[in-house]
Amino acid sequence: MTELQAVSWTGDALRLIDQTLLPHRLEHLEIREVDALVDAIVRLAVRGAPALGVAGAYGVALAMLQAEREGWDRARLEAALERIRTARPTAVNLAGGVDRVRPLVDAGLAAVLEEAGRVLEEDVAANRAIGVHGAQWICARVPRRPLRILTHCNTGALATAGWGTALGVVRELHARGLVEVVYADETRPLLQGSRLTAWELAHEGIPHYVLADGAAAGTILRGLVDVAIIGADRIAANGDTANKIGSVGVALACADAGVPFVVAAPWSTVDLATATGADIPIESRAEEEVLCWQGVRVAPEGSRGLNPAFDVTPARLIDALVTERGVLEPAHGRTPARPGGREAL
Ligand SMILES: CSC[C@H]1O[C@H](OP(=O)(O)O)[C@H](O)[C@@H]1O
Repeated sequence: MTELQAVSWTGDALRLIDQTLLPHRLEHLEIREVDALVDAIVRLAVRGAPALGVAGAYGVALAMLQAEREGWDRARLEAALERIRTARPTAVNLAGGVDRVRPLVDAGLAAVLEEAGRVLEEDVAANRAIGVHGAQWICARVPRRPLRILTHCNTGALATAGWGTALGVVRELHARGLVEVVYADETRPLLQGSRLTAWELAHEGIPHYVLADGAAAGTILRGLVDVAIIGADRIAANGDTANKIGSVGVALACADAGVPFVVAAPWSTVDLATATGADIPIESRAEEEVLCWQGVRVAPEGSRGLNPAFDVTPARLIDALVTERGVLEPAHGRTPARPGGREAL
């Protein structure tokens, strides 16, 4: 499969794959205005922590061009940047991408674009390294060959600048001929798994099943899974990890079954300023996403919808945190903030 580019810069616009249309339609958005970028982020046309980081970085250039076209003063430009960085609260990469590039505004557009390009290139390189580190850790810890892997949500090229994080590890293992099957949780309510991960796996020729989120624990406890690997949206200093809703259920089943539970994410998703998972802001989304199906209400009138977009897996349930710098083992006390953890990476 030609490498997907979820986010790219055309010279004067942000080019996004509109992920709400996949898997049936592959179409792109060309975005030149802050309102349209915020809308694309909120409705998950662009999504995935690293991809959001790249979108946030190039969003600074987009806002600068709009400010020039429309004669904004600096205060209006700064307010626009704040709207981009806060469009979704949980993935630390979004704000991180804006904050990394924002200080270059006074240096001009070329400097902003150069730094945003580095954000993109660094993420692709990080994902490739994550793939290698993750494959090596799994091969050293899991004796069975080939491997049966469960994953949750979408962590592939669509969620990043390219290759993928958890799905990048799967691709690396597949390239080595070590994957028997991938179990891809559908990931309700927005179905990133059945729509996006399945689409990427199919294009890569990787055998897979889509399963209901509620089937993950039973599949693990039945002994059908050798390792579970997921991505992350924010990793706290103690290793607690926020990821798509449903992740902690997978981790609990893995702990009970003695199946390794692996988190794969670039270091840009580690937030040492957030001490523990209790401090991670969890996005709450519209209740209609759980009450309706394809715009038609399923639950009876009067029912309310509870729709947190993420949950937090405590470090004690995480066997390996794979970044481009190497592998930490939070369940064994090796976390991003521990001196040993930092030295280890
Ligand atoms: C490679 S990180 C992808 C990460 O982001 C997803 O959330 P969303 O689809 O809401 O952007 C999910 O948590 C994935 O693990």
